[in-house]
Amino acid sequence: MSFLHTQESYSMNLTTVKEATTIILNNSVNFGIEEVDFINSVGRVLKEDIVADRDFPPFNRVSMDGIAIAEEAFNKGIRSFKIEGIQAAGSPQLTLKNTNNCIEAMTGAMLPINSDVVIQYELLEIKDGFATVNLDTVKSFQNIHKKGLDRKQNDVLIPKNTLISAAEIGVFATVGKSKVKVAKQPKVIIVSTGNELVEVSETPAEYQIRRSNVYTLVSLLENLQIKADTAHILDDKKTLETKIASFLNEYDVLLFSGAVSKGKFDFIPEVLDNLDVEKLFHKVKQRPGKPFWFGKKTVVERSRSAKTVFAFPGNPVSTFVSCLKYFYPWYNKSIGLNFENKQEAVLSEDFYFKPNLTYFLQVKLQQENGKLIATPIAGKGSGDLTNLVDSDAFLELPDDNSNFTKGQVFPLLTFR
Ligand SMILES: Nc1nc2c(c(=O)[nH]1)N[C@H]1C(S)=C(S)[C@@H](COP(=O)(O)OP(=O)(O)OC[C@H]3O[C@@H](n4cnc5c(N)ncnc54)[C@H](O)[C@@H]3O)O[C@H]1N2
Ligand code: MOO
Ligand SMILES: [Mg+2]
Repeated sequence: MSFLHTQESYSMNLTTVKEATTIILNNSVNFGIEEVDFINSVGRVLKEDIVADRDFPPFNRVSMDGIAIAEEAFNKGIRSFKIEGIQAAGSPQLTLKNTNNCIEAMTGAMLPINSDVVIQYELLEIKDGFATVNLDTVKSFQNIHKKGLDRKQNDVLIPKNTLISAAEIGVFATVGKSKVKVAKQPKVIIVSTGNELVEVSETPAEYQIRRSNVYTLVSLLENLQIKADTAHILDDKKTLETKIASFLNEYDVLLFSGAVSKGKFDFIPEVLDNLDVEKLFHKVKQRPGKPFWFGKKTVVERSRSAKTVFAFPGNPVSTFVSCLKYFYPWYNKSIGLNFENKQEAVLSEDFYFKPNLTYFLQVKLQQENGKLIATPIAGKGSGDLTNLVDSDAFLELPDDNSNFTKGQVFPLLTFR
């Protein structure tokens, strides 16, 4: 019997990208809710409905500087109105005592009682205490933003599970929400492994390189407002076991980079198994990132939920794309954001990729006639991290085809 596997039979054992995604999304974790100052909530997910504390606008609001009159007086033929007073923004509401007269009224002010039309200064002549207009008609409530026109008191202005942007901050402020409930962030640690890795500030020996993946991951998580801790562990099984055991106690999520493939020092799957972390899959039908390992440890004690482990392959592009493809949606689902990546782009040239794997093709993006065009960026494989600098995104080419043609549209994972 031959022990050589063909490409076909080998890729049969792999979890497909679709299956991997489903498993990951089915294992999202609720991290609970916390309250933060509204001004620090951009990028977080809202966990309460924000309701209108009053009507919007809260009163009939003048929207042009001018005079407030009674429409009835105008319709009677009056064109010259005696000025009774001035209604400023920020002052209590005045009353038009004689409805044949007018009150000067400023933008943002309450509309005076007994008036229902505002005529702007540009259409008036003011002389000797009278405002004179030369108009044939006026419309009821012209230049008045009516009370409750935008929203009514107790209307839901922002539903829960909304991703907070500057637009929401203005609404929190206007309804007086100085604190808001948001999805709590998981405690995350990003761990690199490998004897070949040295710190950024160090000068590597000939056989070493600097530790870069951890910092890429830190930045990718900062995009999600997650502040992750980091650690490095040498390729020693005992040390790995001790340290990872303590990380499993302390953190909700562990992200690894490296040591998940077939090497003599790729200890991560074995160590995780020894620590009772359940493997949900290992090896995905994709390139880069094939040796990706994903699992969880269910915690029974108290109210604590499962610990989730993403062990990304060590090659820098593998780690990068796997974080975008798997960690991002898992996290969005966990915090209750119903976010589906619907971004797509058009392939700018024919592309050939033989293996039976989903291929995450590095591309440069460009807008053309309202369409996003993706041009392949040739690289030297998943170890070539310098190449990412020339790219904007990955185009996801499905595993059931090898010939991809110019003009075809594919899903996109952007990072800029
Ligand atoms: N016999 C086989 N060998 C390999 C296979 C395979 O299927 N059979 N798969 C290859 C693929 S694909 C990948 S991807 C890598 C994955 O390797 P590991 O996850 O085991 O990662 P390491 O062996 O630790 O390192 C791989 C590579 O990446 C560099 N690395 C690791 N961590 C970092 C970091 N934090 N910053 C920068 N660079 C890092 C490391 O130095 C290695 O060069 O396995 C293939 N082999
Ligand atoms: O999956 Mo590996 O990432 O091809 O190099
Ligand atoms: Mg390895």
